[in-house]
Amino acid sequence: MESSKPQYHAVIFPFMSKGHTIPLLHLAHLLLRRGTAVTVFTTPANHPFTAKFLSNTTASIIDLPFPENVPEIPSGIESTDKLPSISLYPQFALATERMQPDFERELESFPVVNFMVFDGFLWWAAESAVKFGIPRLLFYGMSNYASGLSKVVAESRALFGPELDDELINVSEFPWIKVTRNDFEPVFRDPELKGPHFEFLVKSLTGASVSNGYLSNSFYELEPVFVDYCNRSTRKTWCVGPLCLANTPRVETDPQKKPTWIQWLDEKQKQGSSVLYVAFGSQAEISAEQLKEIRTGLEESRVNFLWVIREKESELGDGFEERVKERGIIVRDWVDQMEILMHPSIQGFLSHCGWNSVLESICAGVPILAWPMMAEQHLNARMVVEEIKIGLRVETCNGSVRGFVKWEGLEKMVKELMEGEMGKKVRKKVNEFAEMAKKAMEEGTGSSWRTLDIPLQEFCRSKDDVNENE
Ligand SMILES: O=c1ccn([C@@H]2O[C@H](COP(=O)(O)OP(=O)(O)O[C@H]3O[C@H](CO)[C@@H](O)[C@H](O)[C@H]3O)[C@@H](O)[C@H]2O)c(=O)[nH]1
Repeated sequence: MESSKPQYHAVIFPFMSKGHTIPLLHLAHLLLRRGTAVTVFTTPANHPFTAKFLSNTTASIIDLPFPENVPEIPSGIESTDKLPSISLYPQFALATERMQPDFERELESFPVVNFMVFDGFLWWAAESAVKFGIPRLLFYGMSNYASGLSKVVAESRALFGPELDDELINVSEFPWIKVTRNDFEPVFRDPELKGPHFEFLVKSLTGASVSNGYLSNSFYELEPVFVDYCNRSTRKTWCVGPLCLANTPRVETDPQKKPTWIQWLDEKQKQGSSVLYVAFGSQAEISAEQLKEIRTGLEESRVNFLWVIREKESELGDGFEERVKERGIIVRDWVDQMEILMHPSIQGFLSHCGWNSVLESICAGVPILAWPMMAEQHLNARMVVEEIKIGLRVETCNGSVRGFVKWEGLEKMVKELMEGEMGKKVRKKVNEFAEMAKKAMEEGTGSSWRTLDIPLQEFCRSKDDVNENE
């Protein structure tokens, strides 16, 4: 429930990508419950999604026009999941800078903004906040493990040492961890230091340098060593998550109103069957060849599965859906992923390890079969499998973390996760973290709840002090 008289005003500016927007909209809910008025910035095409997420709240939403005539980006595309190719991500992100004049006009019109929470990919929003004297909290939406490791290897230039991309590299600060060059996006290991991806990386770092601290979608108990490292080595890092627990998950009791896939899961539950959930986030690109292997791997594993696929991957062909219909369902809609993961029949998650998916799986107590694809997902997969041990990893055919996955490697690990001894171990472990996650978010007492008090008090109180002294 929201507090009746908001005393403070926060501006939230999420990046136009579902994996970045969703956690910040959860944060909006949390801030509203704590008596802070919230204004969320978005763009016209992202408005409906944002408005739906914030329905029944007092949050204000302001749409800024998305830049037009961006080279290679078709008009009307305002979210990364709609890009014709994910390789256009840096161009898309760089183009957002053109929204700055409109953003500043809006900032000017506010009587007061106590603080702004901005996505690290919108560095220019932080520069605007500096101009207006608004305190700025940076939100990166990644784990402290991934941020910490990236910082250590970048600073030690560790990725330029080995000859081979799959050679194991020591991470100086964390001697028990080994990574490979392939765990990082090419931009981190490219000696050329140029191109849109590099430009985007450098610009996004400027946002970090002018921020007053980081808000992290994590909880201290999950990765204390890495949170401590980030706190020591960069700016103040406040763990305020998992943000997916900001609201009590919705449970629909009227069977008629449930989506067909939840009804299907209910049936499986009645039969006492477990189900593997398969989804690779909002933007992973999977080749037709690779899709075919997933299809065969799932079919051969004989496990029940619910597979959410994106429009571009829609054609599975070859009578597959008909053949597996007793134990497999393919969903082509936008789903409430948390609702699926929380369903009692879901006992495993074949995931690309986007950070939101990892957190949602932890909160639901569902172990992960990690299949990272891009961005920082390879580091998340290492964390899941080697550090917190809540999951297993698919086998690639050449042993490289970026290697092709043949159906046999998938089938074997799917069975291990759902039925094997290793699966049992990681299931036990993830349930321990699920309990910790719930405790962290408990109102008034949880570590994340209390941590959010710190920046709130710092920025809201200092504004009051300024006003009193005027
Ligand atoms: O049908 C769908 C599809 C997705 N989701 C949600 O969309 C979000 C997806 O986020 P995530 O799992 O993190 O995947 P990506 O969309 O791939 O996220 C991007 O952003 C993340 C956060 O920065 C990074 O960790 C990833 O590497 C990057 O690809 C999650 O909350 C899902 O629950 C749904 O609710 N329904």
